Formats: sequence, C-alpha cells, structure tokens
Amino acid sequence: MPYFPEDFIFGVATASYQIEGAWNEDGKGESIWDRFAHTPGNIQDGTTGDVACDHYHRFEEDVALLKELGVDAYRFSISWPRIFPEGRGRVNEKGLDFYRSLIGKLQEAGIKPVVTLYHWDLPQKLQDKGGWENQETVEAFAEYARFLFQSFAKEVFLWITHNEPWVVSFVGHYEGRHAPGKRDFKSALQVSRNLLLSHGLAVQAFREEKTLGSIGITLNLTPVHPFSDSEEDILAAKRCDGYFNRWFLDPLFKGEFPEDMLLWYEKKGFALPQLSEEEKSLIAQPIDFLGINYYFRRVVGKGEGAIFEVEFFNPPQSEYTDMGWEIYPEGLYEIVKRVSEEYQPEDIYITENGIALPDQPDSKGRINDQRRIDYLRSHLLALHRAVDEGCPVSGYFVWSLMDNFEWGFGLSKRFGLVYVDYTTLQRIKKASFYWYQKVVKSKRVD
Ligand SMILES: OC[C@@H]1[C@@H](O)[C@H](O)[C@@H](O)c2nc(CNc3ccccc3)cn21
Repeated sequence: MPYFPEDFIFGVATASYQIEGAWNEDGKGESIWDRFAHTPGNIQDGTTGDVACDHYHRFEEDVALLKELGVDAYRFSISWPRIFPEGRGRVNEKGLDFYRSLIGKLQEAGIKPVVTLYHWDLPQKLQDKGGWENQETVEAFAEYARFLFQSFAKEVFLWITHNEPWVVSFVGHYEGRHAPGKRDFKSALQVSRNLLLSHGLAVQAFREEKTLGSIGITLNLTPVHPFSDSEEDILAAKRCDGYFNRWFLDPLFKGEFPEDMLLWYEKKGFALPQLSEEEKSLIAQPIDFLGINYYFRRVVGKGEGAIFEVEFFNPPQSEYTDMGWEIYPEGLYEIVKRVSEEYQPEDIYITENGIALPDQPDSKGRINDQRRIDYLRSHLLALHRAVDEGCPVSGYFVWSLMDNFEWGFGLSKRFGLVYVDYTTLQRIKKASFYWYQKVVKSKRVD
C-alpha cells in the first residue's frame, strides 16, 4: 500500500477567471478573458466567466470545503486586473482586500496558500498596447509581482510566476483558441520570450524583497511518443518534444532555447526570439521548485502539418476523457523521471492533474464519479513510483477543487471534486471528494 512521505503536500488547484465571477465588480478592470468570452463565437457553449462559480462572493463557503477536504495547501491565482485595473499604476484596494480576506481564511483553516501570479487573465488595457508582445507588459508584470511580494511578504507558501507559458504563447497567439485569439507564430515566439523575461524579473524581485516562501514556475509537460520506430516518426516526436516541452525547460534550466528548434524555425522562415547573455542569465536564475501540470501524453508521427510536419494519433486501445485526452498515468512517472534526470530541479510540485467527466447528480442528488477516483488513483500510484525512485517531488494538486469555467469550452467541462450547479451555484461534494479526503488524511493511496 503506497504511502507518501509524512510531509508530502496534498492540495487542490483553481484559477481566478475560472471560479471568481464578479468580472466588473469592486473596481476590477477588464481582462483579456472577459473580452474574449464576451466576443461571440469564442466559447463553445456561449457562456462566460462573468459569474462562473461566484467564488468572489462565496469564498468563505469554499474555504470551509477546503477545510473539510483536509488539504495541506490550496493553489489559486490572483487576478491582475483586480489589483491593477489598468495593468499598472492605480491600485484597486477592494481587489487587494479580497485576497487578504481569502488568505486570512486559509490561514485560519490551517491551509497553506499557493499563489499563481498569472493564470492567463491579462489586464485588457495592456493588451490594447500589444500585450505580451510588448516590453511594457514585461515591466508591468515585474511591478505587479513585486507589489504582491510586498503585500503578502510572509503569508504565502509557494509563489508561481506563470501558469503554462506554452499555452499563453501558442494556444493564445498561434492556435488562437485562447485569449487574445491571435494566429501568428512569430507573435507566439516573441510572447514566449517575453513571458520568460517577466518570470526572471519576478524571481529577481522576490529575492530582493526577501519574501518568505518559495518561488517557481508551472509548465504543462507531456511525454511525446513516436507512433512507430521509423526514423521519420522518431524525428517528428523529437520536434514535438522541443515544441511542447524543451522550448521552456531549456531556457529556464540551461539558459538557452533548444538549438534544434531554433534551426527548425529559422528553416521555416520565422524571425527568432533574441536573448542577450544577461537576459539568458536572468531567465535561468535558480528557482526553488518546478511546477508540472500533467494530464496526458502525445503520440505523433511524420505528417504534413504546416510548421512541424507531424500527425497526432489516438491509440485505439486507450481510454479518453471528456476533453478527448488519452488517460495515460505512466506519463506522469515518465515526465517526472525525465525532468529530474535531465534538468535537476531543486524541487517539483505536480501543480495540476485531473480529469473532465460528464458528471451529473443521480436521483438522490449524488455524483458517483468513480472514473475520476480511478484516474487520480492511477496517477498517484505512478507519481509514487517516481518519488520512491528518489525524484524530488514534494506535493500534488488535483485540478480542480470545483467544476469551473473551462476556457474555450465554457462551463460544459467538469473537473471538480465538487460539483457546481450553475443555476443555483450550489456546491455538491462528489464521491471523489470523499476518496481524496481519505488520501490526504492517510497520505496513502489504496
Ligand atoms: O483543462 C484543464 C486545466 C485548465 O482548467 C487549467 O486552467 C490549465 O492550467 C490547464 N492546463 C492543462 C493542460 N494543458 C493544456 C493543453 C492544451 C490546451 C490547454 C491546456 C489543463 N488545464
């Protein structure tokens, strides 16, 4: 029966735009996700984050759920435009008060706050001036980060500068499925450079402010397997590994963008993001932990795809989630082992892992999400193998505490341990809530 270490941190995760609602209340400025969701055609089910889970008004009830769940830590993000409505300059005191109250309630409940500085909700005023393509946003992020380090100098356990810079760069600026909805690969490359620089400036500010706690960044990492052992499929998998994983891992831990990807992009005619030696050192300065979001692997082969010449495969013998993602628990073991051996992070937290299911209450109002229990169990067992083999993993966060606004899919995808009835905003604990409650209490997966 695998036991995790006594001091292993079990938690759950959420993000501001996905749960808070109150999109324009108490002085909050517009974010790019307010604008994107208000633009017809962008959200599959036509919903928005205007209300979402109404966490802004129900946070005390939600902290009580966290206390009942018994988690050691709670990962949430701060909405930048709730603090700086224009992105920089004027502070919105009511916004700051909300997070002061939330963190205070968490401390009362004995739960460690884990804060993500940026989980995609950029102030629209900064986007109006170019957003992450613009150096001004890099500077504004550093000011925003420093202000929060000063405001919560002693209360936060982990600080995460960015959530998934790959998604912000390539889903938001190349695929166009996320805000701001650009479809320009050159912009995506420039955004990835600027996100990394902003991360470096924030880490520098954290050290200068002598803030308590630890600081790191969260990457979504996916093992990439070749569809066959042909040379061209192996090369396709290597290109995808570079695109999805090494593009951010290498600058953060080796101080350089991966050479093979730079050559590939140059061959495809894209202007390459430039980094001076000083900027490389800023980005690769030591961090206290790496956050890994793991959900699925990718299986690829040589294809005709525009930039990468790859084709994606869905192994028919596998099970898939409501997002269409393959269920592949071994991938969590693989990615933790690979990152530990190749990049030697000081520490690792699995900052997200979870499954979307078409959860519905039964005739008695209960939600028996056994498939979510099976998913979480299998991934925790895979993680335990990596921990047992000496990988430096100190914690694991389920995505998510409660059902919430799933970006381009709106409210139609449910990841929560707690069900949210969006007509009444009632919270209903699922079977997985009680299963995870036992895991957290016993530190054991059975
Ligand atoms: O989709 C579930 C969660 C999402 O709700 C979180 O806000 C976000 O941090 C998150 N990242 C992934 C994995 N990465 C990903 C890959 C392709 C598109 C979007 C996200 C899943 N999730």
